[in-house]
Amino acid sequence: MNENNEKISLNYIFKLLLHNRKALIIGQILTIIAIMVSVPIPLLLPLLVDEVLLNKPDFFVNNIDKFFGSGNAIYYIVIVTIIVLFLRLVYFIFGVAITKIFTKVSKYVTFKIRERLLNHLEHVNMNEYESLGSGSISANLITDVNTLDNFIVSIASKFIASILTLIAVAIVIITINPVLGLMILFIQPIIMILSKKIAKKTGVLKQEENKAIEVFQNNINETLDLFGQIKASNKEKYFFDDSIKKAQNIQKTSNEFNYKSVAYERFSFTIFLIAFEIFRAVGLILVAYSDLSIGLMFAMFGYIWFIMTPVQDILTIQYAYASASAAINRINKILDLKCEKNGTEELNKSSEKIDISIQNLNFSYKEDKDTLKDVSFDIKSGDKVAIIGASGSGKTTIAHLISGFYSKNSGDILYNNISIDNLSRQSLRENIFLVLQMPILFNNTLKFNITMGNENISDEQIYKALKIAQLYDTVEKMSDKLETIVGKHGVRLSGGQRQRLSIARMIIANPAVVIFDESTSALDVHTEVKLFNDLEEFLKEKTVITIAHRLSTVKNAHMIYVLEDGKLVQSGNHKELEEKEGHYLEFVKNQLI
Ligand SMILES: Nc1ncnc2c1ncn2[C@@H]1O[C@H](COP(=O)(O)OP(=O)(O)OP(=O)(O)O)[C@@H](O)[C@H]1O
Repeated sequence: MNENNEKISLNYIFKLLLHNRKALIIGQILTIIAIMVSVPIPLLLPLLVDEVLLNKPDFFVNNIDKFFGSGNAIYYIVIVTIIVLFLRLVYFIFGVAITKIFTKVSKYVTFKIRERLLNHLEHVNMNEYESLGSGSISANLITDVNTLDNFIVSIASKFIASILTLIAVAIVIITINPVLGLMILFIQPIIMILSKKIAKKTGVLKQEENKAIEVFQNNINETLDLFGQIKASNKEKYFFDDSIKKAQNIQKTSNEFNYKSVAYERFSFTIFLIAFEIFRAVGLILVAYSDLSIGLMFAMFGYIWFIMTPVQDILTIQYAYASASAAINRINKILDLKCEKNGTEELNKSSEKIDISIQNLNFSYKEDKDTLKDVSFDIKSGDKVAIIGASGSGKTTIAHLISGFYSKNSGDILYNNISIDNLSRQSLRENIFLVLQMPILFNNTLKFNITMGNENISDEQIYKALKIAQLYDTVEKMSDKLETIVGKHGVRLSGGQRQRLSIARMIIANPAVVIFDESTSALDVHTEVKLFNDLEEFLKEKTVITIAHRLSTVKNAHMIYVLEDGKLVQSGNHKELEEKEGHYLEFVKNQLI
């Protein structure tokens, strides 16, 4: 199987099922045995009506007499009851074994599908990822894969079993009485299709209820997540009134679903009972006017109940198939997301000398708007450069492109003359570290967030990094020190602490190129100056790209690049740029004001 290109399809699922060929065959053999054990059950006790109660000894009484000796009515009834109970017990044991086998197979298939999606997601490029968004991707991975799981269980365990059961029952009841047998076999499924159609109406109502719940859930999640901000902007009433409206919608849709679903269910059951009464009447007529015995008539009634399950299962598979097809389409949207280019060439980390050359770089997040337009500049190894420009001019975008998060539209970025397209992502990320303005942390310990789970890093190294990042005293004061849990997204830390933690993470990663994207914006000037002083030695040999709004942060850069509306409009050092009319001078003047 070509794991790289093949989309999820019924064929793909089938191939995965075949990985467990042996289990499937054993499962189907056990299913056939279970059917053979269960099909005679409705026949056994009713036959005693004829043979024992109506005194017409036949197969059972004759054989019991032959093997165990004769007795009274209780004697025969007890023996046949024991046989029935035994058969039911065997059927139960086989049922458990079959469920175990097929569940294992289907869980294997769903795991493989999830694994395939996750393996793909791992390499998806950022622009593509953002086109779907985390909400819909997680829904695909959880709900849609579960829908497939239901379908796979049904198809693997119930489809063949139901068809075989129906064939076996059809043979038995047509043999007993062709007229009543055929009547049951035709009318019963029609009734069940009818009730399924009614159930579908309930399904629509259920979907409306689910939608209302989902809308409420998203709304309340956001309201609670932004609780502080809502209070700060004095908008509690607006947001909570909105949530109440959404809760009211749940009340309305739930009410509709609950009472109508019960009504529809009772209606379907009534139709079934009506048909059952008609079968009973026909059965009585056949007993009166044909050779159908009373016992066999009871057996036929038993089979009416008996075939409900397989008919129902076949109809359910039909609906499960419709849901599974829709789920497959949605899941394939993940596989449609393009992967980032991953070349094979490596940068030599030990050399720690990386020249970067940005050549005629063009990039757009959306097709209709160019975010970077023909940007070119070179950064030599060890250079300290700054990028400035108005908000939205494209500074962060360049940082993301240099770090390989997004894929360029055209132009090139060369690292030691290797094009980004030919460079392995791992090598790129090992060498280039982007320190973000708003680092989002894992809800784990400080230590985990600094080392990113690398257990080879000693506490001593971490404390050293924390000292440079001006975070040592803060961590020392925490009761759990490095084991302190930072909360979801790092909420238990201040913005400045999160930024410094991200810098400590960078120090531990020890890359050749560091990009600071407003990475110290939340720090007071005093701490920022101290931080950069302490970082000086660490950054000495490294290439440093700083994106900042503060003059003090960019002033000492060897080279300053000024961006405006995605274009590079000025470049030079502070002294050169300060003497020219232009954006940089404006920037300096604004800072002075
Ligand atoms: N993920 C994204 N999807 C779509 N558009 C984006 C995305 N990120 C940024 N943009 C748009 O791209 C343009 C450049 O944004 P960018 O973040 O690079 O600017 P910036 O110069 O870093 O701004 P700031 O100084 O405010 O951080 C903006 O118009 C922004 O709206």
